Amino acid sequence: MQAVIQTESLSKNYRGFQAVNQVSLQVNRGEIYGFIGLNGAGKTTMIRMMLGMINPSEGACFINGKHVNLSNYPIWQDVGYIVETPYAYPELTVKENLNIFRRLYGILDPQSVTNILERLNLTRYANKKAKHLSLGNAQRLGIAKALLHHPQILIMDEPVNGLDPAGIVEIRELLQDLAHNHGVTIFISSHLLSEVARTATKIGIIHNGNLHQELSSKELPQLLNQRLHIQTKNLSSTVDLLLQHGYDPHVSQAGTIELHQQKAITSPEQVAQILVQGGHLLTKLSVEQEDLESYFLRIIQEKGDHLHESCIRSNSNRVI
Ligand SMILES: Nc1ncnc2c1ncn2[C@@H]1O[C@H](COP(=O)(O)OP(=O)(O)OP(=O)(O)O)[C@@H](O)[C@H]1O
Repeated sequence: MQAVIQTESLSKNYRGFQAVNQVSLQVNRGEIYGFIGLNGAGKTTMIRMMLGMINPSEGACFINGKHVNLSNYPIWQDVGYIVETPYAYPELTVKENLNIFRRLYGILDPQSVTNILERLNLTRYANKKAKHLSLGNAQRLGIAKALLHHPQILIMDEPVNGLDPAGIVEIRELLQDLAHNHGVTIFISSHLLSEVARTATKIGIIHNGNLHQELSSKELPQLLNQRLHIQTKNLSSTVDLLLQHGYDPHVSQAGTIELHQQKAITSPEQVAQILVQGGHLLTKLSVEQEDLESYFLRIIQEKGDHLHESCIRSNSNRVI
């Protein structure tokens, strides 16, 4: 089966700085490929190369087997895209913006604009100037523009940026419907790791320009570590008691005791028994799976790569 999107050793070097390094990946029909990475990892650069907006220093991208470059015009008829800040004419209304793109796509029926306004919950903003939209609604306008011509391929940089939680769920369901029920192939980049874990069928992790790891959403649960989380009223004596019984307690900055050993995860009731018999009042005892964000930070740290301090700080409740 021919991949719908394929990159071969795609690289971008900005005057000696390697923003993207030899990234080869493929996305098949109906897949949602979630491309995740920290700020500055190389996501937008990769997407710009995939869309032919910038030339790669090395390598190539193919869409439906056709080499991507700006002159290969027919490719773009089947591609919807959104890159960083949603593109709009600020002085025109939402409806006028969409009508411009409708004509550019050669769509004759004006009803298509009404339909996409409804689908993206933008009908009440139809006559509002684009420059007066909130960030979330500007993002919706960008998505509406990308979907207007019913493309079979969507390439989207941070599509849920600026949306509120309800909007994120709405767009997730929309993308899943397009992929699963209409065979649309979707490539989305995001730094919202948990959101990607919920939406994507395949995940690629980019770090410092390198494709660090690829995994299917089915593989992910097996790779995520489990921990027994314990909260008690008397932290230090609980830790001592657990040490006496051969456990390896780690205390998080949030004051939760975590046990990583298999025996604690498979038999939490034995831990509970030890603590209760030792006179310790438990306020929480639960086996929890690390989320994609913690997994991501763990594998990068295991590889010994440097992480930006603010990134570690922002996840400090998960770093033990
Ligand atoms: N035109 C450019 N000239 C020089 N360096 C650039 C240029 N564009 C991007 N870079 C650098 O390349 C690296 C990757 O940037 P890119 O925008 O692709 O990251 P990103 O993963 O999309 O980050 P974010 O999530 O913050 O948008 C960054 O270090 C950035 O500073």
